[in-house]
Amino acid sequence: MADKVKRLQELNAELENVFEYSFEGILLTDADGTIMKLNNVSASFMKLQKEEAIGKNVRDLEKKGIFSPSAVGKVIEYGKSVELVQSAIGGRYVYVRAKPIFDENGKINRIVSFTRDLSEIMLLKKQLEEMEDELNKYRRNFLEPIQIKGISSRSEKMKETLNHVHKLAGVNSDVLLLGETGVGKSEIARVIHQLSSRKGKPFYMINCAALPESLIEVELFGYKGGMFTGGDPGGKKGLFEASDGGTLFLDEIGELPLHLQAKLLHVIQERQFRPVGGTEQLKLDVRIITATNRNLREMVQSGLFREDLYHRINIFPIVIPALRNRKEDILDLAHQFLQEFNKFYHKQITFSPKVLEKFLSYSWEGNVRELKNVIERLVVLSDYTVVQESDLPEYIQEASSAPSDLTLKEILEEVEQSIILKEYEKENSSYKVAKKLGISQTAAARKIKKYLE
Ligand SMILES: Nc1ncnc2c1ncn2[C@@H]1O[C@H](COP(=O)(O)OP(=O)(O)OP(=O)(O)O)[C@@H](O)[C@H]1O
Repeated sequence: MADKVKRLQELNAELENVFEYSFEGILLTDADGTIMKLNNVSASFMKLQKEEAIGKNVRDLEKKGIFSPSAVGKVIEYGKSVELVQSAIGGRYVYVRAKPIFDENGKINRIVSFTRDLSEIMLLKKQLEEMEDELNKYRRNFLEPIQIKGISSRSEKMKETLNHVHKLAGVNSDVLLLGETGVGKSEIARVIHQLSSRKGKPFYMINCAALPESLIEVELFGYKGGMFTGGDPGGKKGLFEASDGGTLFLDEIGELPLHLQAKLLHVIQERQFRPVGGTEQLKLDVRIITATNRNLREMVQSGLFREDLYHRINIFPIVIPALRNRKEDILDLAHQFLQEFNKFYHKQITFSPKVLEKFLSYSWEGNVRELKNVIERLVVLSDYTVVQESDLPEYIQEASSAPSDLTLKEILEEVEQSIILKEYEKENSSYKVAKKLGISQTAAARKIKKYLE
């Protein structure tokens, strides 16, 4: 008998331990909802000591705002198990499952309830929703085109370029435009002029590769009367003088002969120049935009471009990305040119989906200019309304059908990368990033590592 009692006592102690070590709050009441037993977790949800809670009725506690609604109360009301989310004192949310225990006559004898903290899950959910909102915002910005003076783009790279354009246009500094042939450097130069305070003033451009050396000098600086037999006896204004108050765009600056580079440096530094054959210096108020598709640094190294001029014009460089690196823009540009040429040639041409696919996979070494020219040719030469793949030039038909390099997954990854790195730059701690973005520290650390590499 003594053994039995001892074993029962041991068993009881073990059950007490299980009761106490549970992660869930456990609460036992009688059939009226009066608390008979509870563990510390359950008491802590009510912000009460265990001893204070024992003997209290759940309905009274509900009235005092300790929790609401009472799951035990609902079990008494409905006579069966209930599961519900309860708001507990201190702004917490808890998930409660309460079960009736029946006696041999089928009447409720006890009610046991199990409670789990939901606040953390709710908090994570809230953070996730906020992050989702943020992601959607980035996704929208990412995919939606921005438009500046007739140039629009959906590409992140090009949007960055256009942002620089916008910022630099407002200040009066000279600008160097860098990018492959046909990317739109002249277009950007025009935009800079139009966005600047000089917009009502002259805008001239000259292609330094298109004219022989002697002519460029005259074109740029003009000449004094009587300088050239057959020349205008009154002399001729150069482009610098003609652009006074406005903007002069010097395209293909890398092709400017060395002795004219020296003259240009003088103009840029002193803001004055001397016409060919002239003796006096004329003052100038001209914004100078230069552009090149050459690698000027290499040209400096091989002695083809003056280093001092290079440093002087390279203060505000703007890089315009190649079309193959902003494939998101190809279809919009194709559509824009198609409309323009349809209107111009009185046609109603459209493109088959296969044609558009080829546009996306082709590498467009000649960039926007090449795309524009191809579309003009297709509009002019097409006999049918819908242009088919076979109507395309062979070199475009042969382009490998690799899909556009921006899949949804990549877009999302880019968005995630920008958010993660931005937060990491601010917080400099994977713990803080994790907390801010509502993800686990392990996930944050893994992503930071992935995107930093
Ligand atoms: N974003 C754009 N939207 C519409 N048309 C564009 C755009 N970018 C370029 N183009 C058109 O593409 C053609 C080539 O552009 P542009 O002459 O500006 O290129 P570029 O970089 O100056 O070329 P190059 O290096 O040969 O001087 C032009 O007909 C221009 O109107």
